[in-house]
Amino acid sequence: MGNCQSGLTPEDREAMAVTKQIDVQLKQDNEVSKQVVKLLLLGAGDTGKSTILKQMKLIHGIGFSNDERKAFKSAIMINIITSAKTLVKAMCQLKIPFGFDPGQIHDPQSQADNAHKGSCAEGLGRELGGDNTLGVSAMSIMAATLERNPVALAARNLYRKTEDENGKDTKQPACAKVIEACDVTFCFSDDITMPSDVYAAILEFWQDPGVKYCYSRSNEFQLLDACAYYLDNVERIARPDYFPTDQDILSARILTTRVTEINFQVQDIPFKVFDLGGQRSERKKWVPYFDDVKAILFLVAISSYNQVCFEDNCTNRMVESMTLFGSICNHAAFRRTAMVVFMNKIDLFRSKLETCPVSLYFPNFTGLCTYENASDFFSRQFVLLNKFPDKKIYVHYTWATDTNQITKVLSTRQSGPVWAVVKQEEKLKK
Ligand SMILES: Nc1nc2c(ncn2[C@@H]2O[C@H](COP(=O)(O)OP(=O)(O)OP(=O)(O)O)[C@@H](O)[C@H]2O)c(=O)[nH]1
Ligand SMILES: [Mg+2]
Repeated sequence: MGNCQSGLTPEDREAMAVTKQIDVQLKQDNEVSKQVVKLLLLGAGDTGKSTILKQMKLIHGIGFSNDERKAFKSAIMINIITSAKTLVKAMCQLKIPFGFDPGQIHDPQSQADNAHKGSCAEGLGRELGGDNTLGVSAMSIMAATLERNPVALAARNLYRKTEDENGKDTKQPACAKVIEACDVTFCFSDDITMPSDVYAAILEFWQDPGVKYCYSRSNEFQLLDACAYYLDNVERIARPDYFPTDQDILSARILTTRVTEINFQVQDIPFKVFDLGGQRSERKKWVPYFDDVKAILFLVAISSYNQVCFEDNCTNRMVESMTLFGSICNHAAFRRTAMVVFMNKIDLFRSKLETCPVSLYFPNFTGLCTYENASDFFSRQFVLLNKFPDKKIYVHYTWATDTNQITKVLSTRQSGPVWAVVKQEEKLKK
């Protein structure tokens, strides 16, 4: 060896010194990258993963560039038009007449009795026959609503009086027709301003009591959660000089199809966060990201207990989340990974509980349907899925579009992913 070394030219010696230096650097980089917390945002589609990533960008000073805000402007316009069009269609599918005001139905039971009740479940299937925009379970949710809700039956009875032979409301106002005919290409133009007739139509449409009632039954069809926020703010958003605020951006629904990565530091701990698409077709892209994961932030939309999946219009969204969590939590690659569950959309959950009892969808929930009981019930269902006895699941109740609440959960050392990672590291050292 020594002989070999002595036979080296000065260039060889220099090359060896450089190689050694690179090795040292690589080793150091490796040490640093071991300390970086790689965190994956996982969960089913529409549960709020990208919203949490947006909050992380806001909270850790990354924010949004002007180009990003412009891209969100386009997405927000599409969200508004899509929401309005969905509601126009749902008025027809659920058979709710325009102008219908549930508060004006004095004796809903007798109104309902006048409707031929027998037609509910099977009749509904017949009426919807051939319309595959509604799946079997979406239909059964509709049928169940009609069975137990005399107001829904009364609306349907009134609608029948305004129907033509094609089953369409003959009293459909002009604003609904403008929305139906609206072409979304303006959302992709350079100046992206909502046409004035569309704006006026949406404003009038959203004030209709029948439309508001239809919105209250949005678990029976696929509607964006941001619908009410955007339609309430349409006057501001339709102005020619409109530029999206942080809150507008947090409310935007853009289905994730490309992985996004951000880096930031919380109290000396460097984080590298990946946001992955949660819809079924996107989940095949997850596996390549499974190496060296220190923490998983698993998002569940707790408000989705009475909704079906967008992908098949059939599977209950909460059941879908549980199945997915079971496979992630018990995956061999995540044996030692800190696991944090965000039970998200608590704002929507709270208001839903007032009208939609959990036991209708989860008969094994038998307690009083309060926020505390119901949220505790769902958390337990998730924690019980964990098959690793030495692994703790950290559960938080979140409202991802509320920056104050998320700041508290994400930035406090004694909570959120930071806490879970610290505790997991302590356990591994033992
Ligand atoms: N009201 C309310 N809306 C929320 C909350 N969290 C998310 N949203 C909204 O729910 C919609 C879906 O959120 P995303 O963050 O895009 O969902 P995602 O999990 O990234 O969905 P995929 O990309 O399809 O996997 C958006 O319109 C959000 O603004 C919440 O806590 N409350
Ligand atoms: Mg997303």
